Amino acid sequence: MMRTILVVNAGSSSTKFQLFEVGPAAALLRRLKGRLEGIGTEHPRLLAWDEKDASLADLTLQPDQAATGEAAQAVLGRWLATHLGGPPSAVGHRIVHGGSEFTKPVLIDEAVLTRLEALVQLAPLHQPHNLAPIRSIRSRVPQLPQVACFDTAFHASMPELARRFAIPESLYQKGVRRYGFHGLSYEFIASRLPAVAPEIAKGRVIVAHLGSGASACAMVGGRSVDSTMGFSTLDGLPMGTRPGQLDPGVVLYLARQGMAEWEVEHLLYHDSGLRGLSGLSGDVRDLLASPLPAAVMALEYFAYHTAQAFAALASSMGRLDGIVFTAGIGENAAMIRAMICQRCFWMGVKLDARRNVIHGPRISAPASTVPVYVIPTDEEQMVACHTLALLDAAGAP
Ligand SMILES: Nc1ncnc2c1ncn2[C@@H]1O[C@H](COP(=O)(O)OP(=O)(O)O)[C@@H](O)[C@H]1O
Ligand SMILES: CC(=O)OP(=O)(O)O
Ligand SMILES: [Mg+2]
Repeated sequence: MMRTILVVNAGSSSTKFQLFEVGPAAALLRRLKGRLEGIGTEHPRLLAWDEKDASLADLTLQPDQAATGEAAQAVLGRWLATHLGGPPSAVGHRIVHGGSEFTKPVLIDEAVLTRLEALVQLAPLHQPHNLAPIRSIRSRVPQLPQVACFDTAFHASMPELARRFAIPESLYQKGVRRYGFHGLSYEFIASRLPAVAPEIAKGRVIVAHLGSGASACAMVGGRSVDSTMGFSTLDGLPMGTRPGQLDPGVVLYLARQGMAEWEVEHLLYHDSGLRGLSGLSGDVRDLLASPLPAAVMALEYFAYHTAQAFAALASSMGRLDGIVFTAGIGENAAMIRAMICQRCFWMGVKLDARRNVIHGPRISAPASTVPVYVIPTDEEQMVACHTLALLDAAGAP
């Protein structure tokens, strides 16, 4: 019997999905791929492609059809029900937060789900959207195996100094520590390095996952030793709608000014970052197309802080052997890559403008002492890979 794995990756501005058939020798053959993007914006779209990259759907949705993650997932659920050609053998999910407890993929049961629900507060923009489809699938097809794969798991290798905040030990013991996210993406990139960038695969590399949510990882020999994201998905680099690193005094000030907790949360997760700075949009495509000074400033801010973070991560590793750009902005926005790399010139980074425009894969000039690459990420494939391995280890049919 043909085995298939459906993967659901609910991000902050989009829900991505892929269907894989399990071929001979456990090969994962992609049969379908798509995304519902622009969640919470004026222009939500549902896009899907078949195994030969021929378009299966390009639907413009009404803003209220994808005003929230739940609304978007209802639309997506209906679309998938008519296009999957029957139920899959298993579903793999990208789950943003595994806390201190989940450092490996896990088969989901009621107890696991309850423990994951307890982590919602740590990732309010993601975790509820990650868990909602699991609940909904469980209620309709309870016997269907579902596997949770964690964004935090890849960073379990971070040394203690990188894991801690300078706050009392008792809080660290309670799990108030730096976790790091986008781990499935970093794990996928680590798996691609030997083929795409063999000269840096074993070295000290910064991988920059620049999407709606953005972070960078210091990777030594394919293992995470530090990341810009911390306890929640708010920390580190500026993002589409999140501020990145922010003086906690600002939060105290806002609370003292009378802002309710939910208002502060909304400000930090939805109205800050590029959207807050530009007053226009959290989407880099909109900002690149805008002549407004605030849009230009927002992009400058993004490049300034990303380059600053690269310097900090290089210092965590003691040397820099390579840089890899990935995710929506990292893979597609040549101009932003150029702005960041220009600020890293002093570290020996020199781009080849022509290669950068065609998105590489290698985009550094021969004279660059630090090779720079663009490598497309595939979180869904990583999830499918873990899901299959876990099912096979459990002896599932
Ligand atoms: N062609 C492009 N040019 C510039 N930026 C792009 C392009 N395509 C996507 N992006 C940026 O990538 C972001 C989405 O990245 P993605 O990794 O898909 O995010 P997420 O998984 O968090 O939804 C968009 O908000 C947009 O800013
Ligand atoms: C962790 C995170 O911010 O995820 P995303 O980039 O998908 O929003
Ligand atoms: Mg993402």
